[in-house]
Amino acid sequence: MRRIETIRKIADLGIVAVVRTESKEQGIKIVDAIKNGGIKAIEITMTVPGALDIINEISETYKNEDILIGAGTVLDPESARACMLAGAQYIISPNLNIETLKICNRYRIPSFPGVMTVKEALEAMEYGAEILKLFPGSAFGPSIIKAFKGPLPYANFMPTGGVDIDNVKDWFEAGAVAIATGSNLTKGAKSGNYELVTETAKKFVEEVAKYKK
Ligand SMILES: O=C[C@H](O)COP(=O)(O)O
Repeated sequence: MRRIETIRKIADLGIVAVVRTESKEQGIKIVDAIKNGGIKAIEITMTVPGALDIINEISETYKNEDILIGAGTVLDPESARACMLAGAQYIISPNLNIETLKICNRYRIPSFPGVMTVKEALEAMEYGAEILKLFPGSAFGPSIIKAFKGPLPYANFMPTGGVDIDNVKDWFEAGAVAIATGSNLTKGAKSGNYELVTETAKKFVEEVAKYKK
C-alpha cells in the first residue's frame, strides 16, 4: 500500500491498537484477538521480545487481509529501518527523532512521531509527519488538542496513553483524527482472557465509528 493510502486509511479507521506485552507468543495471540474484534490497524511495540519476528510473522499471516501492521516505540532510524524490512507499513514513536522521520520519508513509509509541544508538532510537520502521536495523552487531556489547533489548525493528532472507551468521545470531540489504545484494550490478556480482548476491541470499534462518519 502506498504511503498516502496508509495515512488516509488510518485517519479513516480512527483507531490503532497498541500491542505491548511480555512474550512473542502472547503478542501473536493478542494480535489475533484484536483482529477478531475488528480493529484493522495494529502496532507492535519494540519493547515486546521478538517484536520484529512478530511483525514478520503476522505480515505473512494477514497478507491477504485488510489489516495494517505497524511498528511502535521506534526510537531511532536504525530500528525504523529494521521494522520496515520486517514488514511494518508505518512507524510510530513516543519521541520526535528527525532522523527517524528522514529514513521513513526516504523509503516512503509513514512516520507518526510523538509530540508534546507546539515546537515539536511543528518540527514534525516540517519533516513530513501527517499524523502526530500526542503522547502521553493522559498527561494533557483532550483540551490540549483544541489549544494546539489554534496555531496549528491543520495538524492531525492521534492521542495515545490512557485512552479508554470512556474518553474516546472527548478526544474526537476535541479534534483528534484517530486514537491509539494499548493497556485498556488488551488488559484481558494478562489473565489469558483473549475473548475479553476481542470484546473490548469490538466496543472500541463501535465507539470510534460514532465519530468517524
Ligand atoms: O505507546 C503507547 C502506549 O504505551 C499506549 O498507552 P496505553 O497503554 O495507556 O494505551
